Amino acid sequence: MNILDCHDLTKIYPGQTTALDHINLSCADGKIIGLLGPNGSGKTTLVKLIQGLLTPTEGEVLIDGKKPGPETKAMVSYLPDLMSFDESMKIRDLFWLYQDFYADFDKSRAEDMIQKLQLDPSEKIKLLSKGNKEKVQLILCMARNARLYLLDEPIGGVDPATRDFILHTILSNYQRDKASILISTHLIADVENILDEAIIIQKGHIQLHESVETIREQYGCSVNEYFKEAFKCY
Ligand SMILES: Nc1ncnc2c1ncn2[C@@H]1O[C@H](COP(=O)(O)OP(=O)(O)OP(=O)(O)O)[C@@H](O)[C@H]1O
Repeated sequence: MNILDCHDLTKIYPGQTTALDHINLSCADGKIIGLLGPNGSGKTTLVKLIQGLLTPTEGEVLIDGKKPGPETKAMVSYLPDLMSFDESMKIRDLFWLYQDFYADFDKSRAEDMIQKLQLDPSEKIKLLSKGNKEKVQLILCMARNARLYLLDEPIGGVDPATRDFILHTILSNYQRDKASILISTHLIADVENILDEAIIIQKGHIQLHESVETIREQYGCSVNEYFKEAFKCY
């Protein structure tokens, strides 16, 4: 069974912007997959369709064979591109909230990660820097024992050293035999070493879906170099 299948998946926003145009996609379970593409190519739209935050105009998306709904929300751990918490809450309050919300949330794992990142659990969210807010969100997301981690730009706002730490955090909290990760990002060079596969979207179409190894062999360059060449701006 694939963790993700898209059949003719199409999203046209009001105003007639076609964000995704009849995409067909199958992702095997147990992989870390990069969702790559230039600005406005449809990455966040795809992520939101998987999470059930948007409904397709046409076609369907299936997670482990199921349409997005309560059952898939229980197995998908979603990291949105924007912070969506009440900023007056403390980090510790969010742990309680997640524990109430998600049966698969491992509070002690979250506490351990917060400590390793030298964050104070009694700190209010609104007092955190942008990068530290991102860290807290990622910790909440990765502390769930999910089947699919859906990460929309998880390392955009943090410094390069923290990026490495976060990628390490993702890897060390992920059990390949039990879960998959779909990670949307522009920072290809930073993530490429942890990816098994790359999906490149362009103008709402899947331009490439290959294993990272195949891309390197076939094109004789890194995924980052391939991407830069394919989407060169003149
Ligand atoms: N709510 C919306 N209403 C109308 N058009 C939208 C909406 N959200 C996104 N779009 C359009 O859909 C297209 C795809 O946007 P999307 O945010 O999915 O791209 P993206 O690849 O995630 O971009 P980025 O890398 O810049 O975050 C763009 O043309 C965008 O302008």
